[in-house]
Amino acid sequence: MQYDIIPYSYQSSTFASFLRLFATPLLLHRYRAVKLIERMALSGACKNRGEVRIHESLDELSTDLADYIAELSEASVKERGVFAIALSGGSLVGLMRKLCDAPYNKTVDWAKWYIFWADERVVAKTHADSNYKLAKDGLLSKVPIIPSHVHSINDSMTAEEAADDYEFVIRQLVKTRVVSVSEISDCPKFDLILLGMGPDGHVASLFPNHSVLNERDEWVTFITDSSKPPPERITFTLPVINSASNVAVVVTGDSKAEAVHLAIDDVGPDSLSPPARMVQPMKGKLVWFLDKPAASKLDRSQFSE
Ligand SMILES: O=C(O)[C@H](O)[C@@H](O)[C@H](O)[C@H](O)COP(=O)(O)O
Repeated sequence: MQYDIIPYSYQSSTFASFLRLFATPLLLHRYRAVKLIERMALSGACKNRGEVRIHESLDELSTDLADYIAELSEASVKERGVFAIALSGGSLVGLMRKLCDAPYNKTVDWAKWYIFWADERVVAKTHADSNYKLAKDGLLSKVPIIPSHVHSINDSMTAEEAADDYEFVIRQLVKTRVVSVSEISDCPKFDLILLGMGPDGHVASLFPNHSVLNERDEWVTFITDSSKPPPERITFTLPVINSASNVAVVVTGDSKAEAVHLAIDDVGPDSLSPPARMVQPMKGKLVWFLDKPAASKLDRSQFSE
């Protein structure tokens, strides 16, 4: 695929130097993203399945994801003075890596970010399986986020205690409006919840056929029998995920193509319904970030461009 070239006719003035140094990288970022993504909105019966963005490569997906997060951060800081974002584990954090580079490392208002986890493995924060450690090593230690704004779970508790404690922490931050509250559920309304998806269609630690999918009262719950190791995890419940202002599901690789198809396409009542299909923000916006292999089984006839 060819890129069009942005004209450089201003190359010799001082103003030109400014543009070259600061504005051009930003423009090119946005331009590339817009140029290379097939943006499609779902139409018809599956209207609430969200916006689907299919990318040519992981590099382009990462650029678009960084742009998307930076834009939501800017809008939220403008509106509320803060940005409350919840992360997941897995490949997601690696795909967010461009946020550590120019222009985002300088343009994003990191001091206004408050970090949470949509799910966490109940292991020590120093353990290789910890989602906190993954995010700290891959993102949080590389940008100027205020350490007291990072809300990870208490890793010295049992899964059940850690889930209760994490919900308590979130309740305090809802009271002080660091996290806003949904007008239609009594749930927290995160500015953005970022999810990955497994080949079985799980999101956060909400696994297929698990009773946690029916949890309606708790904001944060726990499991001790995860089919993906490690077994003990805490997780946001579906009502919390579906109360967010924005939810993004980031999925790559052909091992997930079938689950993507079952989660997004209009497959009919007799087909399997993976947990990812239950991600349907009540008032918020849902965006799928896919690469071509993950999107390979989607039924394109259901999209309106
Ligand atoms: O802690 C976890 O295991 C997760 O939060 C989980 O929901 C993850 O996001 C998916 O399993 C996708 O993981 P991959 O992107 O690595 O396949």
